[in-house]
Amino acid sequence: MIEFRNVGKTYQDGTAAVEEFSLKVPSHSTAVLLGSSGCGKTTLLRMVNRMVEPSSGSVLIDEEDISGVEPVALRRRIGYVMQHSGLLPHRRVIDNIATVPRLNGASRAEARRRGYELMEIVGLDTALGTRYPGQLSGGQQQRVGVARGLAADPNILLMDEPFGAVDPLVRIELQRELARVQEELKKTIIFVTHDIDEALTLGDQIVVLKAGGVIAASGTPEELVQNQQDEFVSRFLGLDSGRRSLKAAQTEDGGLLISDAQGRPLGVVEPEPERADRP
Ligand SMILES: Nc1ncnc2c1ncn2[C@@H]1O[C@H](COP(=O)(O)OP(=O)(O)OP(=O)(O)O)[C@@H](O)[C@H]1O
Repeated sequence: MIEFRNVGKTYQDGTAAVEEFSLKVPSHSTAVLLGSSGCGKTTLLRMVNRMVEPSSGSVLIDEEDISGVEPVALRRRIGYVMQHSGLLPHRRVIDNIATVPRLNGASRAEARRRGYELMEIVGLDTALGTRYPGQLSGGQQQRVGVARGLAADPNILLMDEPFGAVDPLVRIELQRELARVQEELKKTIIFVTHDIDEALTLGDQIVVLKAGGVIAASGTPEELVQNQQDEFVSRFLGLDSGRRSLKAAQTEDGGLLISDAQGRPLGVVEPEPERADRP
C-alpha cells in the first residue's frame, strides 16, 4: 500500500503546490489523480519516488516512511512512465527497456530476454527491438515507455500522463492495453491524467483534485458518476452537460429504464420479444 499522510509541498520560490493531502492506495489497485493543469498531480506522484521531497507530512510504502530509503534504490524498484516516453534516443529500443534490469545487476542476455518478453506483454512486435526510438510512432514509443517502466518488475508503477501526447484513437488502444496488462500483473499504479474518460476507464479509485492538491472527491468510477454532491466535480466530470448522465436500471419485465443524472426517467428499452424463428 502507498500512503500519503498529510503531505504538503511548497517549492523554493514559494509556490504552494500541495497544501495538505492524504490518500491510501491499496496494493494491486490503480488510483487515478485527476485534475486540471497545475493542481499538483505531478508533484504528488513524484513524492512517491522521492523526485520531490514533501515540505511536510510523509509518504509510506507498506507502512515504511520512504524518507529513510535511499532515493536511487527506491527508484530502481518503482517504475516511472512519463508523457514523452523519456527514452534514450541513441539507444536501441531493447536496450532502453533493459536499462534498469542491467542497473539492478542482470546480465546483458538476461536483461534483453526480459526486455523482449515485456515487448510482447505491452503488445509490441519484438522485431522493433533493434530500432531506435525515433524510428517508432508516438504510440509505439509510449508502449516502450510502459515496458521500460515494468522492466525491473516493480510492485509500483507511477504514470504521469503517459498517453497525453498520442492521438485519441491510439490513446484508447493504449488504455485498453494497460487495463489488460494490469489485469494480469496486478501492480500498484498511480496514474496522473486530466482526461476524465481515461480516469473512468483505468481507475479502481479516482481522486479529483482542485488547485493546491485539495481533494474535491474520490471514489470508484461508479461512485463518482452516481454521487454528485460537489458542483466542481460534476462540472469537471461533464455530468451537467449530459455527457455521462445516462443510467440504466432493470425493470420488472426485463426491460431497461433509462434515466438522466438527476434520476428523471427518459424512457424504457423493452426486452427483446421471443422470436419464433430462433431455436
Ligand atoms: N520545481 C518547481 N518550482 C516551483 N513551482 C513548481 C515546480 N514544479 C511545479 N511547480 C508549481 O506547482 C504547482 C503544481 O504543479 P504540478 O506540476 O504538480 O501540477 P500538475 O497538476 O501536475 O500540472 P500539469 O497537469 O500541468 O502537469 C504549479 O503551480 C506549478 O507551477
